[in-house]
Amino acid sequence: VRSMGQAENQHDDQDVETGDTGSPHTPRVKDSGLSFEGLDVASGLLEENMEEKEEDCTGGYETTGNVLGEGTYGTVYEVEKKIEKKWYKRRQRQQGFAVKVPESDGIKDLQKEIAVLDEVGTCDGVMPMVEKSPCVDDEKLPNSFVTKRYAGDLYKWARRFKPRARARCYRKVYNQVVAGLQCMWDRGWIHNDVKAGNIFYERIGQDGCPEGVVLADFGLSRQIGHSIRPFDEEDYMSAYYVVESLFYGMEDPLKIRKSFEKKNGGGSVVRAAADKKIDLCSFAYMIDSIWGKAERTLQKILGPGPCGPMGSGRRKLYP
Ligand SMILES: Nc1ncnc2c1ncn2[C@@H]1O[C@H](COP(=O)(O)OP(=O)(O)OP(=O)(O)O)[C@@H](O)[C@H]1O
Repeated sequence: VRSMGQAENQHDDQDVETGDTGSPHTPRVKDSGLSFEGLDVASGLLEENMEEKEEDCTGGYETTGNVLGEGTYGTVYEVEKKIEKKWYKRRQRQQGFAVKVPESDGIKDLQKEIAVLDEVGTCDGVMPMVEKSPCVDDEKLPNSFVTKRYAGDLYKWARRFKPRARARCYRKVYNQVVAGLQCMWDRGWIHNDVKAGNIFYERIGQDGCPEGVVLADFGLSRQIGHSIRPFDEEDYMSAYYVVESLFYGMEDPLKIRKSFEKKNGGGSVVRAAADKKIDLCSFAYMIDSIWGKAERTLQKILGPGPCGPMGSGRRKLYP
């Protein structure tokens, strides 16, 4: 499986043949040129498919053969947008798109992500939803969506560049992330999983800094004010960074292990409301780990109270 870093290299080196591995990873994409004439059993099915194709599946996208990544929900494929220009005789394609396709047990996750992107996908600084339920290789893909193809994420970027090079980009990256977060908050959502690996960029600019920086991965996003469950694995264990003061009645919920949850009858002991402080804390922590600095602006809004990654022996970012 190609990671984004590899996709970026290919992008830099335009002449490299990218379809070399064929497309074993495109099981949903059928060759529409197949003859079904011998298959009487399936003829009813075929008619249905063709009708659907005519109604819903003209134009759309084509896979390039590149797999951009895999998540717990399914797979991200690189695609190109088909542009039919009749007078042009040749079919043109627009590069730079990606489609996120769920496995059967990831459908709910992607439906959730689509619902969030319906509301925040037009924000600057947020990964856009270019199209939902798109046609890819002439097949309608429900519960999937098309977005831009990104060159990399900040986690890989930070590991590739030396501290000095990173430092030069700090303000530029910071501003882009803040724009994305601010817009999400304004529309009533917190991201809830802010970390370097969930922040993508389109390209490296001439100054060596990431450009087109966006928040991605909205699987844990919550509406502001909605209750979140501190002991729930989905809401809590995978979010990594939590502002302690949000968990009322607890001294330090981060020291509590899963066994505690079992002993004490489940995850509904303490509830907290989703608050943008969760994003601020995560972002502040991310800045600390990439740039080694405390951002005063964030510190001020966060106010007193520790903020840091979970687990025993957690480091407190702000005392
Ligand atoms: N639009 C895109 N352009 C390029 N690569 C992408 C794109 N979307 C996802 N990827 C790649 O696919 C991987 C998985 O995608 P995503 O982060 O959405 O899923 P995830 O289940 O949250 O994965 P992870 O566990 O890595 O956070 C990413 O780490 C990235 O490498």
